[in-house]
Amino acid sequence: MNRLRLLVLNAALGPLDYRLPDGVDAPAGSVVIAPLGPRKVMGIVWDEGRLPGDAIAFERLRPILEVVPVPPLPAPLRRLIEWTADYYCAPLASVARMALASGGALCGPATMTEYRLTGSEAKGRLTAQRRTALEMLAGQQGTMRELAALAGVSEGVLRGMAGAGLLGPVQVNIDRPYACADPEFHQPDLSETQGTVAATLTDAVRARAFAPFLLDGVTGSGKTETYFEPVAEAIRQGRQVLVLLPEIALTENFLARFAARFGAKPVLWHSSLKSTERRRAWRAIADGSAQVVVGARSALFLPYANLGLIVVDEAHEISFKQDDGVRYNARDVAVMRARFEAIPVVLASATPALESLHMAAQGIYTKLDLPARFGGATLPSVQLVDLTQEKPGSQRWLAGPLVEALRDRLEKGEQSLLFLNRRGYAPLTLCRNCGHRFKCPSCSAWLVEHRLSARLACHHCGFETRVPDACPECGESDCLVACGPGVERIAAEVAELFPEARTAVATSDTLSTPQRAGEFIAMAEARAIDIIIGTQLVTKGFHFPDLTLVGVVDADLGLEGGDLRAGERTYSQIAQVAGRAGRGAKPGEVMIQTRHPDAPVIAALANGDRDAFYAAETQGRKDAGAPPFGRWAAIILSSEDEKEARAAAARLGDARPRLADVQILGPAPAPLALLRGRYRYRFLINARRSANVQAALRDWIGAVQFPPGVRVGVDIDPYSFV
Ligand SMILES: Nc1ncnc2c1ncn2[C@@H]1O[C@H](COP(=O)(O)OP(=O)(O)OP(=O)(O)O)[C@@H](O)[C@H]1O
Ligand SMILES: [Zn+2]
Repeated sequence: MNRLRLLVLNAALGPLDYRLPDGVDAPAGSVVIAPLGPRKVMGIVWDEGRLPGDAIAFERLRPILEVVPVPPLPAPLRRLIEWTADYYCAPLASVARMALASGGALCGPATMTEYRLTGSEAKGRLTAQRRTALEMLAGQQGTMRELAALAGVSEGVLRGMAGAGLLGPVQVNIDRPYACADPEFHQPDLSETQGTVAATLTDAVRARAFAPFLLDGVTGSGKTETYFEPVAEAIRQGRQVLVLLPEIALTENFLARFAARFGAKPVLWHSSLKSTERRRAWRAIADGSAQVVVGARSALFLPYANLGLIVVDEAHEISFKQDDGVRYNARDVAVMRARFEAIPVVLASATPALESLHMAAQGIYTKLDLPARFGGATLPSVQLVDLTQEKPGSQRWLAGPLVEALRDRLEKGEQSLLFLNRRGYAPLTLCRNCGHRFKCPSCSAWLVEHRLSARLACHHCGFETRVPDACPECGESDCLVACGPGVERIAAEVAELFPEARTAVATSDTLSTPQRAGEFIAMAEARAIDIIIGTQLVTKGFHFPDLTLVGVVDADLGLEGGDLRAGERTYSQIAQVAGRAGRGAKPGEVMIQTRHPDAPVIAALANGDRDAFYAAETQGRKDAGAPPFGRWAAIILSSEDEKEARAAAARLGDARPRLADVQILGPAPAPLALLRGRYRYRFLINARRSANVQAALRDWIGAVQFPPGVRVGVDIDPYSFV
């Protein structure tokens, strides 16, 4: 049949029917360009009968214009797109767009023109802009657009410089192949337990069937070395591997280890790739030549030609949950992709999510354990510092015992790590004179002082302003007070206590690019840092053998606000950061400062009693009908107009369905009632496991008309309750 139904990449349009011109081949999955009125749209040829809609008479169909020269999206990916859209109540087009995440890969030539300085002398006087460009572009090569961004001048200025012979073109083959990973490059000596686990996973790769694994290994047990074995097996079999990492800061670390094992770097995929790198990676993934792809969650939807294994490292990380656009959980979608691809998937963690443990307990996931650290290293000892007894003193946050322990490490020449999950210097600034508090103009949030950049910043929308000299409310000068600590303030306290110590602040502000993260790791490994002060960024994956002390500045911080996963998040964060201590020959010590030493989470951490924590947490979730025993969902309505948002929420509230197995709470103003200039109202939905929440939500929301200014977001299995 020469009739095609397209999934059009425009969320506002439904599927559309077209005619296939004679002599053109466009099997399901093909990416095509089709006419739409006077315009053109891109679409994906979908399997017959899987997209809703009535057939239009054949004579009225318009022919598609062209087939984009890329491999058709494979069937398992098409099934994944359908599943994701259905499960997360997202438009199919929005999910499909993630698969085609490189515009460049779909069009344009395989070579491109980049520019660099020719080194020839300028004739006559240089304009200021040209002079800047000459300075900024030394040693750089890129497209006009990239160079313009680098130099901070317009493309027009650069084109003028090319005309004057100052910049010259270079032809680059964008799609040059990646270096080959060699599965036998450097085989490690695995411990006996590692060997057994690796063998199970390697067998699963050979079996080529869906098999989900939970690799539950204590911090420092060598999970990475262990799962590299099934990675090697997949490479031997000529199949592709996807390794998902939660944070781009982790990748440098990971890349070095990967290269040591396989003799080449893997293919990277994350949001800060240049468009040419993105194109190159996309095409290599689609033609099967990218052997191992290491990426952030968005790598999950790429069109792998021949996937053989998926690994989700640090699978407990909440950053796998995407909280805008298509709100999906990459950990869960990874398992679904493995199912559609009929391949094994490994979720690796030292502190698995309760949901994952529950799946293992039910026998749905196979649990593989690495109960001991590699190479005889022991797990660190944990000590609580009760802040109600050991008071740090006014405007101080480090209590006596922790200060003494830091001093001791400095004297011994060992490293310490202080953990506080708060960026910046102080979370709140107020005026001593009139009480004015600095708030974000577009969010209901305080502005956080950042001394390193001398700014007040909103951590929700990115708004920034200079720290003023006087209070904008009462005009008084020298009256602003910083309240509470962030990592920068702890760093200041450390500098005062130990002026000779070499310190480094490690946050997403300071380690914002892979390069900077790489430099930090190199410094820490070279022992050029005595005390690291960091946010949750340092809880993950780092391995510094001489680090023997971890201090948790405020263990109670994450328990405030009390959302569904506060306990679990606190437990895993502190257990992970504690796991950075004593990974080498010397044993590690962890000091946890708290005002609530008896809180179950804190007590479990102190006693190293993970099982007790999970048992208590499981009971709590059961009682609350929370996941994995019940289901949660959220609806967020937002508008730039407060009244409009409130009215829309009320209207949706009036239309709520009455269902026996679904309880609907709200509407209520969201805890973050104003975010990025939009007023927000929310509903929380709690349902029995058996309930079809998605269908209920779709029917409910579908029955209500909203004004164009109102956005309706659905969050299935929400992580964020703000
Ligand atoms: N079989 C092995 N041979 C040599 N080195 C190993 C082996 N297994 C683990 N290691 C080393 O032990 C250290 C800890 O391993 P790794 O970082 O993989 O642990 P992990 O389980 O991922 O820990 P975490 O969960 O804390 O990140 C690393 O430096 C790693 O290179
Ligand atoms: Zn803001």
